[in-house]
Amino acid sequence: MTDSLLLTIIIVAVIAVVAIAVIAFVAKGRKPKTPYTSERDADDSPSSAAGTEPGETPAAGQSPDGSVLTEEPPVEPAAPAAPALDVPEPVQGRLARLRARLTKSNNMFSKGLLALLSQDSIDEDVWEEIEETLLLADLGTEPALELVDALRERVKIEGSRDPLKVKAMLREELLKLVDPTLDRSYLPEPHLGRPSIIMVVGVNGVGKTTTIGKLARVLVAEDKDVLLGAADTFRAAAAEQLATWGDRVGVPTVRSHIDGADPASVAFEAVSAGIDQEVDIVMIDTAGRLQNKVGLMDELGKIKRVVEKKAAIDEVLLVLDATTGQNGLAQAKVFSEVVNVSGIVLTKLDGTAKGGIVVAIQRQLGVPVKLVGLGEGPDDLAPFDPEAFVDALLEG
Ligand SMILES: Nc1nc2c(ncn2[C@@H]2O[C@H](COP(=O)(O)OP(=O)(O)OP(=O)(O)O)[C@@H](O)[C@H]2O)c(=O)[nH]1
Repeated sequence: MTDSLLLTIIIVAVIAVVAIAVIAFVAKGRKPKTPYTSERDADDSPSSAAGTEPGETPAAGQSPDGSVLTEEPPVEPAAPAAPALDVPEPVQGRLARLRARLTKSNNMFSKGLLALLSQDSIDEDVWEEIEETLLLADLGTEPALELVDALRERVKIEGSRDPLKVKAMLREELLKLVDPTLDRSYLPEPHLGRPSIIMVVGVNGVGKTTTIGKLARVLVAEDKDVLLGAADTFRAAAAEQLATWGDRVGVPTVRSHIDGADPASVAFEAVSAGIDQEVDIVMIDTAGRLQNKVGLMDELGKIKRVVEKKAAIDEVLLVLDATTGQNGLAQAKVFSEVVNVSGIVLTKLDGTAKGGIVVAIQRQLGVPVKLVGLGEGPDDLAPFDPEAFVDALLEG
């Protein structure tokens, strides 16, 4: 063997040894990481694993069974998700949708009336009974007499044999009393550069806060940007209750955290915020303590004066509880002497057989019923529709 051949063999042998060593080293480096495993009995459930109580979140860097995870970065706790907003029901046709509530509570009124009117011959006693039925439904004396007179005339000419005709006759005459010609718009005309202002008044207990909450939803469903002003600072929980209603539909509430704060100042702040935030409508809640008329006049008068430094009030809605009957009428009178009431919201019509109160209130105040409350649900407030209302009374 020549020297050069020997040298070549030695070089090849060295290269081969080095190559084997490099491959072995690389192969070792590529060895997969030991995966996180937790040895667990077959009947172990994750929730009963040591270190975490059922429903408890494992600590960052800790596995559900309590062992420490060293190879995963600690997980940042997720930011709490913003609560999903309610989507209020569409406003169109709400009264028709809720009419079963009215029909149920006024069933006896319409059944009794139709039975009396459908007799072959209607004598004086029957006419008196008809009048009594109307009075019991809180229609009011004057409208009840008007209706009886109108029906007498028509029965004389058209007869009372055909029940369908009698029903149609009663529907027409009731509709006249409810008066479909009144302007019942509850959405104020928009203004350039400032929001419309709705002030809501009414005695505590009539469902005022609930109504403002429901009305905020109605306005949101009508695509309006709304802001609430909690100027009922008399009852501590009222502002909280109002803000909760607003939160559900993304409507902000301006309020004071001081009990008994000046209502006019809260109302002023609300209107200022409404202007700054360029909302469409600011709705102001007020307290309605009726301890005396002078006190009420002072408070509501001051709110009005202070608010109007910023923007004129477009609408004053008076909330009345339909179940209080004549008492509600007395309240309505006091408020209408103190502020310029432009519309009535009649609550709890689902719980009374006195649907006639709609007519009585409109007559006494000369102000239209614009919205009615027909239940405790968030969307149980409906724009008042005379035809749907009369149809509901006569249904069933
Ligand atoms: N059945 C029925 N209940 C209603 C209606 N509107 C309101 N209510 C209920 O009436 C009760 C009183 O409502 P609130 O809004 O707290 O009344 P309020 O006392 O006038 O509110 P404040 O003025 O803040 O004191 C609540 O249980 C409401 O759910 C309605 O149209 N129908």
